[in-house]
Amino acid sequence: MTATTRTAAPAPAVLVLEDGRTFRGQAYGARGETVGEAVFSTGMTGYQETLTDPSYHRQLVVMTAPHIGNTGVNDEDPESRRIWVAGYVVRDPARRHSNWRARRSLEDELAAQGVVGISGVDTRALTRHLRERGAMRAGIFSGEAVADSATLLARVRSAPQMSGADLSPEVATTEPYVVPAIGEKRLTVAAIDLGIKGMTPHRMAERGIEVHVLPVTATLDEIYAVAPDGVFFSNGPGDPATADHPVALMRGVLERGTPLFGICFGNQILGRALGFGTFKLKYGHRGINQPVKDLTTGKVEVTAHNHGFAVDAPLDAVTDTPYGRVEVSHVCLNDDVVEGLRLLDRPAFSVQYHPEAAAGPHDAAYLFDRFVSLMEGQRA
Ligand SMILES: NC(=O)CC[C@H](N)C(=O)O
Repeated sequence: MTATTRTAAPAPAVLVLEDGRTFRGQAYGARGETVGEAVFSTGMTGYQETLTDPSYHRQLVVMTAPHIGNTGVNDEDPESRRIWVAGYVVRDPARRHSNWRARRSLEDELAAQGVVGISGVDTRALTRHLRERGAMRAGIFSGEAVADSATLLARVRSAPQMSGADLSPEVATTEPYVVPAIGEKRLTVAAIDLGIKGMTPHRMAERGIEVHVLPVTATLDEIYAVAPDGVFFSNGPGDPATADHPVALMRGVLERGTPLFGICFGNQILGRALGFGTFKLKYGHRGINQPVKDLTTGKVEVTAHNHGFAVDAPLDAVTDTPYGRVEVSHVCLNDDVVEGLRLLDRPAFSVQYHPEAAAGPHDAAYLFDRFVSLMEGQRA
């Protein structure tokens, strides 16, 4: 067990929203200035997985759970090599962490990675504001960066918008790498890294899949050079409307009829590849407690989400596309947002949420088995 108590005097910090609303608090993590899109996550646990999910690149994440940092930071739970959130907003950070796996405190980790945060914020009021007005740009300023409100507001309003942002190239691997199958190798998958979380190839490896993770710039020839039984498109940050290369790549895979699975950004890419549009949700879905209904079985799953955009497809109709018929397979019970697509004439499907469950409930693990069945079915 490790436990540390911070004694440094708290420095004032301020969170400024693009519409002018301001919250005062204390500096948390690194001191300085950061801007991004303010979004909230309703996860009660799993802050390490949230912080290190590359899909949070350029976002200031507000935790609705009031007490954050209780279990410190360990070396096992990160989903990638670094923290990606652009800023972190909490109400009441743990003054003392305690867990058998903890290596250091969350605040020390944020400071070590240069992540500017703010604590002491009324995160309930902030979340209600974002729900009513929608996700918007914001900035956190502490230490030397605190200035008069007009100056800070101008900094926030000059930050880039999330709509139109092409961010996969900023987070994804530039070199291919292989995640070996655990136990006997049964299948090979080419996974396009749009900002992949580490648990995703691990879930495939657990099922005897050797995963070749390829850069977002990969070509169709590079995909087929690994002789894949299936092709996977990952989660990732930014606006799916900008992801033209992955859409073209996916169309190539659909044309060949190779089994295909997409998660989150991958679901939006499949939507676009089939001819649907994507749009920005008012405030998105983020957290590990979102109810989704599988329309093919009628079962409800509790699932992990992190998306600000969604596919614009009809919920109760089968749509004809150049790649055959497609139906919406999953829907979010909170707001009827499309949470999954399934082709009826080709071995391809995707979900908008996170069956890899890091963090999150494991209700949706069956989707990896469905991918395995599609690949094995194609082989037989
Ligand atoms: N986790 C993801 O893949 C997110 C996809 C996309 N960036 C969105 O916000 O909707």
